[in-house]
Amino acid sequence: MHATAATILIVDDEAKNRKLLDLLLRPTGYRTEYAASGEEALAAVRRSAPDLILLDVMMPGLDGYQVASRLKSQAATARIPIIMLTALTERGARLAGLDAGAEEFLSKPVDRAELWLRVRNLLRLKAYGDLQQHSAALQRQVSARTADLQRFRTAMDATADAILLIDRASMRFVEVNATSCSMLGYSRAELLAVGPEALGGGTRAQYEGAYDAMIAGRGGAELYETELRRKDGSLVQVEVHRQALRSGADWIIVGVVRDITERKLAQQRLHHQAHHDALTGLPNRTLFYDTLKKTLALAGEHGWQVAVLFVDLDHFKNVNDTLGHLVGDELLVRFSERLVQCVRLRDTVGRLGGDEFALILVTPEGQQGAAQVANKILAALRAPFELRGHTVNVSASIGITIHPDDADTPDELIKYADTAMYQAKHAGRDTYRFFTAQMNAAVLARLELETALRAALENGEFVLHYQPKARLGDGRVAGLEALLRWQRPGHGLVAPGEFIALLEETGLIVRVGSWVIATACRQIRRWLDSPVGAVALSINVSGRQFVEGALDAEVLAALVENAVPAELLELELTETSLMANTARTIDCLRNLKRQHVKISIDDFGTGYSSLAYLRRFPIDTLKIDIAFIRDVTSNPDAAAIVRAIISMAHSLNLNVVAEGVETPAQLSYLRRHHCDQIQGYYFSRPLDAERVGELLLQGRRLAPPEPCDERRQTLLIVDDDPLMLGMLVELFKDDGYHVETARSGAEGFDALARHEAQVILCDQCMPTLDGAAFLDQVKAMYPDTVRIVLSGNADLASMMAAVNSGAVDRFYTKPWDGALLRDNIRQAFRHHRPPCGGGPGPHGGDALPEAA
Ligand SMILES: Nc1nc2c(ncn2[C@@H]2O[C@@H]3COP(=O)(O)O[C@H]4[C@@H](O)[C@H](n5cnc6c(=O)[nH]c(N)nc65)O[C@@H]4COP(=O)(O)O[C@H]3[C@H]2O)c(=O)[nH]1
Repeated sequence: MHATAATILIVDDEAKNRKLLDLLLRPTGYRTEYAASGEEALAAVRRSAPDLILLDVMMPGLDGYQVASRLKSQAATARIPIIMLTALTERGARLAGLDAGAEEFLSKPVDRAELWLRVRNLLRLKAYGDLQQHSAALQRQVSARTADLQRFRTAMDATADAILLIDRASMRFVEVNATSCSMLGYSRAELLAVGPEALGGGTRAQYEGAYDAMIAGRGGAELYETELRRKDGSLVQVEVHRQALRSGADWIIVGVVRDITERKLAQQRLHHQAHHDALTGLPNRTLFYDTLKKTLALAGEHGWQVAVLFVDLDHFKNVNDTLGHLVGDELLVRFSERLVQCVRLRDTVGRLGGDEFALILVTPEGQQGAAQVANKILAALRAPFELRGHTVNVSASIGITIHPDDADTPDELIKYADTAMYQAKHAGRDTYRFFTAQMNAAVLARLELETALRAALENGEFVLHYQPKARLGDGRVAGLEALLRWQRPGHGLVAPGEFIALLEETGLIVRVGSWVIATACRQIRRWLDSPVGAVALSINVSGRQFVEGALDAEVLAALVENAVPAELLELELTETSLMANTARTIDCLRNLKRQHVKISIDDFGTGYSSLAYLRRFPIDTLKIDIAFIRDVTSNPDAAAIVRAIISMAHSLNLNVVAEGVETPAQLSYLRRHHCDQIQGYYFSRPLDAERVGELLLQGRRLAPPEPCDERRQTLLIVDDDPLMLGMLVELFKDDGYHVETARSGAEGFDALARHEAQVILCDQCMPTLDGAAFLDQVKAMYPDTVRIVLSGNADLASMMAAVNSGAVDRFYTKPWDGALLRDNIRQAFRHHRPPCGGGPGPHGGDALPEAA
């Protein structure tokens, strides 16, 4: 087969020689081809390489040597054996042939047997050489393939993704990389012994179906996320990409699996961050709304009641402002922890922002269940918080709405709960309120009021009224306070109590405040240009004007514009607005003060300012809050506060104004305790500009105090029974006392404020305030008085208690002996130590005579 397949190229320029050689070779079965020259020989070899060449040496053109050397010089033809045919016998010719690369020589004429032998041997040798070459090439191929495979393996093993090859026919893994093993916790051998159903959630049939669909090009090749089960049973989150590849007659499914645990965790973290409050870790507004929406949907299906509680910390801003944001933040965290402890696991607590928290309670008990939780929250706040070395006490105000009674949507439920929370604040804080339809009406009314207020400024509906302040020294008007009024169409004149808070909340107060400053300065100018002359005027300014406007610049500009001397203008600020924005406020006030504008603190006593704190502000005047003045003659605490404020203000060289003085008793009390000025209905209500101008022109002033006769002995008799009162006045008419009478404790206090009584005789049995209780308060306010009670026998026990507490110095049981009573009152006056000195007091002198 080999012999028949071999092709021999005969190269000779002589046709007869070619023929002869062909004839000689024919019996061997070799195929023969011919070339008549060296050039033809080279072309023939190029066309199809022969297995052997018989090459004549002597040829015109390229001779045999040249042909041989060209063929041997090229790799593709170098291995073709060449037998040179030459008539030349000399050695030099042979050597030249060998040099050119010929393997053998045959001398012409050619011997047939020798030709066959040489041809056969050379062909065998070539075949052997070809085989060697072939196997070397094969070897090279195999090592190259092995190296490729090794590289592929290494690359597969080096990838961070797991790569698994599944044979569709056997449904077994046929190749897996190192990552597959580490990701799934199997050895390579273990993995190669199982199929995909060992890792995934599907059955073998399901996988087969999926693979067949992929093979048929019906999808399944897209990226998808799933979980694979590790050998130890744990799950790993993965992203899988699959592809079907043909391998001969079979199909291989290549799965590239990426561990996405980290990515999933990062996604979860991001999701958590987007839905939770960073400070407290509670659900934020978005998640809270979402949860509420889902809860309402479930509630609808099951007929549940859902309560929404809106919880707001009381005075949280004060904590932030005075103790700093770090303490404020910590308070919010601790507070949220207490909130969470007040609810069940299934309830939701969220932070809606700032100090606003909200709860979702699924409660079969409706209102009752919600109230229980609200009470629990309020109780949980009773214990103080220990925050960075500070002990902080806080309370909360809570508003509650119930679904389905109050509303059906999250928006409405939260809005209404917010409204109810504000009601809780108005009710004094530290309490809760359920939402009611009336509250909704109030919210609507508020909206309406806000719209009307916005228009009021544009429509020029605001006016200023002016209330005089009178000096207690000479009774003259010391100045006026400008008070805002709103001439609301259809509503008459509206007092600021009804709209100032809303102006503050909406920020409108800044623009209205500017209007007040401008109007007040214009009015001072008008009075300056009129017979009224110079009038000191104070205006109220809101804290927001300090923060949001350039208050100092604005005030100074208005003064300049109207050519008003700065000392005629005074700004009144509340303690709270001072406390809120200290640095900015101090700057602004100092600026104004440098220009001689006066500064007054309004509603003093209601805030938290300490003496040290006040000294930081350039203040001229303190105005004592109306609430203390209202009770100053009857409530020992209010009286003590008023006296303390007056003495503190004087020690700081500040002027003191008492606000809301309505009665002569209040006036006398304040006068007696050296208050500087009073403002109140007693002297004048706030009046419009024209009427107050008239009052000023008339030179109206306070009546001077009654001259005080220090030696006068005043007896105050208090009895609700006019008959008895008359009898007692009659009894003492000849004893030379100045007798004051009162029909109740309240009247008694008034009388004591107006007149300095040394001895008080009081009936025990009076409605509202009995004698002992009245005298107990009198003792606190006027400790130097001698206090005597007329009582019935039945009151003995309470009388003894009153005597023991020091409220009552003496008591007489009815009916009394008139002469003895007169005698005892006389002695009481003798025992009283007058405030201006002299005479022994009731506790230092002789004991009073025994009671009858
Ligand atoms: N019961 C009683 N009340 C008396 C008596 N004497 C005066 N008043 C009232 O007490 C309030 C004193 O003003 P305020 O403490 O500055 O309290 C003011 C002030 O805080 C605020 N306000 C008034 N006008 C302005 C303003 O132009 N700007 C700002 N920001 N607030 C203003 O509204 C509050 C209330 O103002 P008004 O309703 O005018 O109420 C005035 C006045 O009419 C009295 O003898 N008895």
